[in-house]
Amino acid sequence: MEGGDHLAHERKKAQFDVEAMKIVWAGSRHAFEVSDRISKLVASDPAFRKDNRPMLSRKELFKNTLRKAAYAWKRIIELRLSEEEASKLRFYVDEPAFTDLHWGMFLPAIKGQGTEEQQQKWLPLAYKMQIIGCYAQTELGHGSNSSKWWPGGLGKISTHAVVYARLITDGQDHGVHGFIVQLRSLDDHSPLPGITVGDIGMKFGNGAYNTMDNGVLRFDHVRIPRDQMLMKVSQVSREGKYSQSNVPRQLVYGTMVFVRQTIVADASCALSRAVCIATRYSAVRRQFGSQNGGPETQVIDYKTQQSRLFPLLASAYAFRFVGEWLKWLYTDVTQRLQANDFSTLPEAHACTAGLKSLTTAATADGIEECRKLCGGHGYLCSSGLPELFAVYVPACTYEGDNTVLLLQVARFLVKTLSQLGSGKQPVGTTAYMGQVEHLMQCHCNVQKAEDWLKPAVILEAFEARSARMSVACAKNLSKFTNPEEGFAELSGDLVEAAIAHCQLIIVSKFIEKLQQDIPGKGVKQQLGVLCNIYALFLLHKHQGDFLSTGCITPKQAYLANEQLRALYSQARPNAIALVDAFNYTDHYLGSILGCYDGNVYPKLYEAAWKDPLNDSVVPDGYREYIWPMLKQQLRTARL
Ligand SMILES: CC/C=C\C/C=C\C/C=C\C/C=C\C/C=C\CCCC(=O)SCCNC(=O)CCNC(=O)[C@H](O)C(C)(C)COP(=O)(O)OP(=O)(O)OC[C@H]1O[C@@H](n2cnc3c(N)ncnc32)[C@H](O)[C@@H]1OP(=O)(O)O
Ligand SMILES: Cc1cc2nc3c(=O)[nH]c(=O)nc-3n(C[C@H](O)[C@H](O)[C@H](O)COP(=O)(O)OP(=O)(O)OC[C@H]3O[C@@H](n4cnc5c(N)ncnc54)[C@H](O)[C@@H]3O)c2cc1C
Repeated sequence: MEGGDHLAHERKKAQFDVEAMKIVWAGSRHAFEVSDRISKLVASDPAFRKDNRPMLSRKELFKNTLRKAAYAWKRIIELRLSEEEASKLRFYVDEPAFTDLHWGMFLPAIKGQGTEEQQQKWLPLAYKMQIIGCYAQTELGHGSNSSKWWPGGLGKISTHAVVYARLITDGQDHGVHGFIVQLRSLDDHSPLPGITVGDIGMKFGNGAYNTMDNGVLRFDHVRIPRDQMLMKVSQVSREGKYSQSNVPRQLVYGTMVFVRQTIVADASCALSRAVCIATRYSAVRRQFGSQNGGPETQVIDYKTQQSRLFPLLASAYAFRFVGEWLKWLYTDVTQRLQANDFSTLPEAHACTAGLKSLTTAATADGIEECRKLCGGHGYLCSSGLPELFAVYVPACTYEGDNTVLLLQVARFLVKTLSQLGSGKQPVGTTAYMGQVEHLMQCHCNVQKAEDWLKPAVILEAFEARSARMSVACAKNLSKFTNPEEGFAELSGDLVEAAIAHCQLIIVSKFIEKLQQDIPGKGVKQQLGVLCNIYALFLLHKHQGDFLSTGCITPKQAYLANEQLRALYSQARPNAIALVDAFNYTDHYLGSILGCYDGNVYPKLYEAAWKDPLNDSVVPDGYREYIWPMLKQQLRTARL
């Protein structure tokens, strides 16, 4: 079949209103309209072409990124785009660039940690891109005193950085503080005296994150004017006297809370993109299983394919909704901080750290699983999956290594439990710890597979598992005389307890989402199926935890799996429509396997001939290397 919609028969199977689901996925009608308009704007502009990225050398690639970033900025100004529209435009351009760090970290750091005066001075310059900034925290070695190493945008482009360094006054070390430092001349871009700066070199994957100039930075007797220390949290007077505002010191780390929250939202984008590709291709691909000369089976109909693919589809939706909630939590904590209420900061830190860890790990693994779900063709760059994986996988490391972040969550959980004794009632995501006595001895009520569809049953099982794992850690910790030693010794168990807690958050936020009014024929019902798939898939995957803590019986674990299989069958006819609801353009997907019309094979065939290797029938190097070898073989054969 040439042309046309090869997935039309699949789209007809949908049992829900796809247009209504698009609004749910986007978050609101307004968000949908902005996203739809801007994604089409980018897709229709040849200046944003990206299919040639894997072929470019590092220098060509980088220059191309600078061209796109400058052109994007020009369009933002010409079209008078709002901040929301401009950030969507950068998102759909889909190329990591120095601008991510400028808008995503440099500006937020000044907003969060600068005084009113500092904000008035620096923000207008940054908003107009009259200065370009990055966020320089990580060191080559350890200790905030060697060389900065990794900051994106630092290597070649940033004129300024927020640098995190130890503040020492009168010989006293006051710990790490943020400073705005000019790095390069605003006239000729050369580094200022005493500053050594450059790119740290090629990274994983061809193209991929190499559009970013992650950099190295050294200072040699560089003087930073006193008023360029970010002074909202603590100050140094003209006389060199150090003082602290009446706010927690942890606010110095506030930019990370903000960025981790955006990374969770971004995880649902990256995972949904991979899932969209793998789902469409799984419906196009036929392999074996034909009977009586009929067509072969669509690989999406294999139960094994469904059991690998549908939990990822469900995870994409789950991460979307938890990301939405996390955005609310971040807005709420920000408003409270402005009113000098710091009570929810530890929870916001634990939630952003833990959810960043869980969602990025699952997304990175999920993208790779989608590549495998696409068989051999998934390994072609034209599938879009290798580049997506290479760009995405550092999310497990940047903005805090995922294990280090889970240990932060574990500390928060242990602290929450230890405060129960003093009568402090836990709130928010740890409110269930207030029922710890019940959760330690409750019995799961599931008798038949359908019982697993009850939200209260699922929630109690996840709460009991999380509470029991945290309590076990706390009990074991209490056996150590030195708590830090105990924490280090038990860190493996603590990480698992933190994972259980974060999975509970994601499951509970999905369930809460379903309690809202969701318009559109069949939309809520499909989301219910996905929510149950997500929860029961986790339960099946981690059944060791649920069984060993006595939260469920082996029979109940078996019933959960039985229910999961039934849910896969319910999701099957809706699969294509559920990925259509992401509303991704073919440009954004960047994948022949995932193209909307499903016309995969002619496009793959055509793309192959565009590879530079096929520019000539006989390749460069043939005369030099192959021809002499063939001649040699001929002589040997005659001998
Ligand atoms: C490809 C991307 C495409 C699109 C993205 C689009 C939009 C995104 C927007 C912007 C992003 C742009 C691009 C993203 C790409 C890359 C960006 C990468 C940037 C970086 O990586 S920056 C470097 C980040 N570094 C880390 O995260 C280090 C991890 N380590 C920590 O977080 C540590 O905790 C620490 C170094 C901050 C502190 O260590 P410490 O030993 O001094 O302190 P403790 O850990 O003991 O903690 C003491 C105390 O403080 C509490 N705490 C810790 N952190 C925080 C926090 N962030 N907020 C609040 N509170 C915090 C902790 O709980 C302890 O409390 P307690 O009560 O005393 O127990
Ligand atoms: C693509 C990319 C972009 C980046 N962009 C920026 C940027 O813009 N600005 C910036 O400042 N930084 C940036 N970074 C740096 C990033 O934030 C750090 O790499 C990250 O925080 C991890 O720190 P690390 O590299 O020192 O890892 P390490 O801390 O050295 O981790 C190495 C291993 O040790 C383990 N480990 C470390 N500490 C502990 C512990 N306490 N307990 C148990 N295990 C532990 C980790 O789990 C990991 O397995 C970027 C990194 C990458 C890859």
